[in-house]
Amino acid sequence: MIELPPLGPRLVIATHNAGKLAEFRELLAAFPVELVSAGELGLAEPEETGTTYAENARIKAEAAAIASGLPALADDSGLAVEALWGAPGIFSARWAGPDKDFAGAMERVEEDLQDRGAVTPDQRRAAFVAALCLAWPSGEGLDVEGAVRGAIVWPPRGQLGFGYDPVFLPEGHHRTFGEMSSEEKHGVEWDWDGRATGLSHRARAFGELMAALFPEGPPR
Ligand SMILES: O=P(O)(O)OP(=O)(O)OP(=O)(O)OC[C@H]1O[C@@H](n2cnc3c(O)ncnc32)[C@H](O)[C@@H]1O
Ligand SMILES: [Mg+2]
Repeated sequence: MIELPPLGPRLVIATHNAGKLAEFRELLAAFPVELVSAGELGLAEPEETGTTYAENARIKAEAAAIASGLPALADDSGLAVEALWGAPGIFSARWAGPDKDFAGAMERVEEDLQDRGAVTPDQRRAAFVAALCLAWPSGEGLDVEGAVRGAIVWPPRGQLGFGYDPVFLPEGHHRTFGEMSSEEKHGVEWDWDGRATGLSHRARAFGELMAALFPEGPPR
């Protein structure tokens, strides 16, 4: 059993991405913690100098925990396309550029797939990956990861979600993340083991985090 400091009463969501923040607000809705975002606290965005999702999540969570004196939860995530050797991967946000042009970033993914002659769903396999880090000002931290497999579709489908959601079709589903309600994309359910489960990479990583924090099941 790991002994960890408490999660609340206030928890910083260490992201400047409004889409992620909305998902974390929903994922954490049942928990007795007050959520504040890095943006609301006016925290600077640290440079993501890591070479893995986990390293970048740790950089963001520790920076926010130290700056705020509160526990902080960060997410580093991305879309890994198999035929593109895992690109855009940890560079998923950077492919959209400073103007956050995700229509352009999705086009770049499609052009690169076309260049490789990837046309069948099998040749267009991809995964969304999320690493979460929960860091406390004391220096303690907890790292987890989640992923969901799927395929890239073209043209983009749906207006929901954010980022690359409209081109990602999760395995076993017929609608893209851009066509799914938030409950369907990242809603978490508790299974009979008291373990959180979900569809999206973020929901799955969150389930791992909850299992690590609350091995006896969700707090009531
Ligand atoms: O670093 P923070 O402030 O959290 O915000 P960010 O947008 O820069 O986030 P990342 O550095 O983790 O970059 C991940 C990018 O991958 C994309 N991405 C991650 N999760 C996604 C999801 O659930 N749906 C669609 N796109 C996603 C999205 O475009 C993100 O900008
Ligand atoms: Mg970022």
